[in-house]
Amino acid sequence: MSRTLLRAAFRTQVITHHLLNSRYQLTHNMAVEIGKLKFLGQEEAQKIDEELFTEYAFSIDQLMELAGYSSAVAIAKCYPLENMKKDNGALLVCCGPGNNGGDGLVCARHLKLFGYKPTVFYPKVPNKPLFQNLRLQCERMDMPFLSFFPSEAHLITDSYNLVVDALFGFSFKGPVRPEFAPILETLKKVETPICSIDVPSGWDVENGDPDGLKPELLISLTAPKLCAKLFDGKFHYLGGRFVPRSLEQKYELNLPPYPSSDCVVELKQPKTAHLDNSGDNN
Ligand SMILES: NC(=O)C1=CN([C@@H]2O[C@H](COP(=O)(O)OP(=O)(O)OC[C@H]3O[C@@H](n4cnc5c(N)ncnc54)[C@H](O)[C@@H]3O)[C@@H](O)[C@H]2O)[C@@H](O)CC1
Ligand SMILES: [K+]
Repeated sequence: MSRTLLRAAFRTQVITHHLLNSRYQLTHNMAVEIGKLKFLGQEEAQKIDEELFTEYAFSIDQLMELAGYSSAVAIAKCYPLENMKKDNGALLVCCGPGNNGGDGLVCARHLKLFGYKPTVFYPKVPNKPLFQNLRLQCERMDMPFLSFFPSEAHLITDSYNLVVDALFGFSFKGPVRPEFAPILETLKKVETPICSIDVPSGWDVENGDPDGLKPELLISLTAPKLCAKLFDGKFHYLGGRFVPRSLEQKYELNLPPYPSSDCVVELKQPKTAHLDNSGDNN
């Protein structure tokens, strides 16, 4: 092919690519009302998760890193280190046996890098390199691990400024099994604020739990789950800024625009909430 033809072919490609990218940005930057945001049922959340791995070729490590990082950033925005009174930023990060627990370990690592002092409780480590490595990373960063969970809630209240709840996420099916039941019972009595990653642990993913944990901060990942309509804590953030536009459109997620290059966005919920599956938040 002649040089002139090559040049023309290259320019045509560049123009097409610019068009593609700008179309993406235009739609992505349009303000979306929070009221239109889709709240996901359990099955839909799992389907989207699956599609991210199969159709979009992400690895679990990648998404977990972004999910855990978003959670740490939201925590740092809501609970600045300089306002923490107990032991210069002592936190307790409770990690469960699934990917929600993995998000917790990543979150703990980033919080440590931000200057907080996380202690990790990780009672059931899956026999998979991903989780073993995440645990090792925390250990190598001199993070202490609790060897048992106290049944007296005041011991936790007195020692930590914040509890990060990364026990269960969107795959939880109640009732909670006996090995984790006492942990949740104690957490319900703790008076320090609780920050739940993706789903308040122990809540039914769609119907919540009126007698369950009452987190002050909820960080929904990808999109909020149906139970988040019943969340009435102080702060609700959306994180996990990794959803490709086509996937967002397919599931009509109506995600709000993230400010600038931020990895989280605060969601302001209407005060009155009821449950339905329509994605309409009114
Ligand atoms: N697509 C996304 O949005 C992403 C989601 N991630 C995280 O992954 C989470 C979902 O992870 P998983 O599917 O591994 O599941 P979960 O971490 O929600 O929980 C599964 C684990 O909990 C146990 N479990 C379930 N019900 C129980 C009960 N009643 N009593 C005691 N144990 C119970 C299961 O045996 C399993 O070990 C999300 O909530 C989110 O935190 C991120 O890691 C990556 C990206
Ligand atoms: K959780």
